[in-house]
Amino acid sequence: MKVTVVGAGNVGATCADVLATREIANEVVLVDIKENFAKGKALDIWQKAPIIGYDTRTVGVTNDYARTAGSDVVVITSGMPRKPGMTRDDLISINAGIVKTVTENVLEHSPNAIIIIVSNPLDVMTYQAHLTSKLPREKVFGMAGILDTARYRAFLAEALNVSPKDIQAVLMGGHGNTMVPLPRYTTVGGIPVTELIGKEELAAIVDRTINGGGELVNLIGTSAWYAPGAAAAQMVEAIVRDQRRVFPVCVELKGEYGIDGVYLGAPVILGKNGIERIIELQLNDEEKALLETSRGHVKEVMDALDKMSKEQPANA
Ligand SMILES: NC(=O)C1=CN([C@@H]2O[C@H](COP(=O)(O)OP(=O)(O)OC[C@H]3O[C@@H](n4cnc5c(N)ncnc54)[C@H](O)[C@@H]3O)[C@@H](O)[C@H]2O)C=CC1
Ligand SMILES: O=C([O-])CC(=O)C(=O)O
Repeated sequence: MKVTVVGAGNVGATCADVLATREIANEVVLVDIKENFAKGKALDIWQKAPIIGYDTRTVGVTNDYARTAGSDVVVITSGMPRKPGMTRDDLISINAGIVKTVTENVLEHSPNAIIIIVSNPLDVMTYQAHLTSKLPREKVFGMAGILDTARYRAFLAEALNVSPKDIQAVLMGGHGNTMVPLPRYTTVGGIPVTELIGKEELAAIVDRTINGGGELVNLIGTSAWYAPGAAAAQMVEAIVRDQRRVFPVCVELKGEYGIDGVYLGAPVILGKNGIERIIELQLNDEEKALLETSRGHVKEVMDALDKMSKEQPANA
């Protein structure tokens, strides 16, 4: 299996490192526009192989997409991260052009690849990759839900003093302040979380999860990478090993949840064909209302992208 990761910055290099360390692919090609940057990162990861003990070959190139030819899965992390004071949506104009160009280059050499978008604003960059690639929704989707649920699970594990491995959760909606955590679908070793934690403490954890990306931006000065890189690698693993894992993934909804033509996080089964199935939860009225708010927000930003593309066809 061959996997390409575009963008050798914080998230991309971490993703490549997890893919190699866990031998998720035979070969990982790291691409960056910055001269020699990906080459250096890939070489460093390869030099770790004898120490940790793995066989995955990592190779880095400067914008040489011919070297990515025949990739089974491509992860796109290229683009600007936000700084304190910015929202993810503030990145739309710079990252839309990058995601468009990169998607074109990737497809020219790997027409059958499954594409996972990481660049922000996530839901709308996934839409951009779809507009550019014309790939069906099963083959172009975005990473956010695994990260957002991981934050939620980590906070809960800390509060309950239990292993994070035993916390199962799903959340929906856009990757931003309108995301929809679902305490009703959160369990701790099979026990509903509401039996183990008070309402107020749970509400505070939900709130911290919603603002989880911003918390790290304020602490670090740029956005997170360890958990995001690992989350993208986990999606790759589910695909290349045909694991049929159940994950929240950003996907175009086409009638599911009564929503049409909007990219939102929803639980899916991820396997060798990409999205194998979208799971429809029986949301209650309160959850439906939160999802509708999220849909409205993401649709507004998608419309902004469409408008921008008309005004600056380079982003079309
Ligand atoms: N979906 C999610 O949950 C998350 C998304 N992100 C997003 O991922 C993106 C990357 O974040 P970081 O890795 O922290 O940023 P970074 O600045 O460390 O790395 C981005 C890399 O992209 C490269 N790049 C820019 N234009 C390119 C092009 N046309 N072709 C190839 N490479 C290009 C840059 O040279 C840089 O090395 C950001 O947009 C960030 O907001 C970050 C964390 C989580
Ligand atoms: O917060 C950001 O800008 C990066 C991101 O999407 C996250 O870490 O959730």
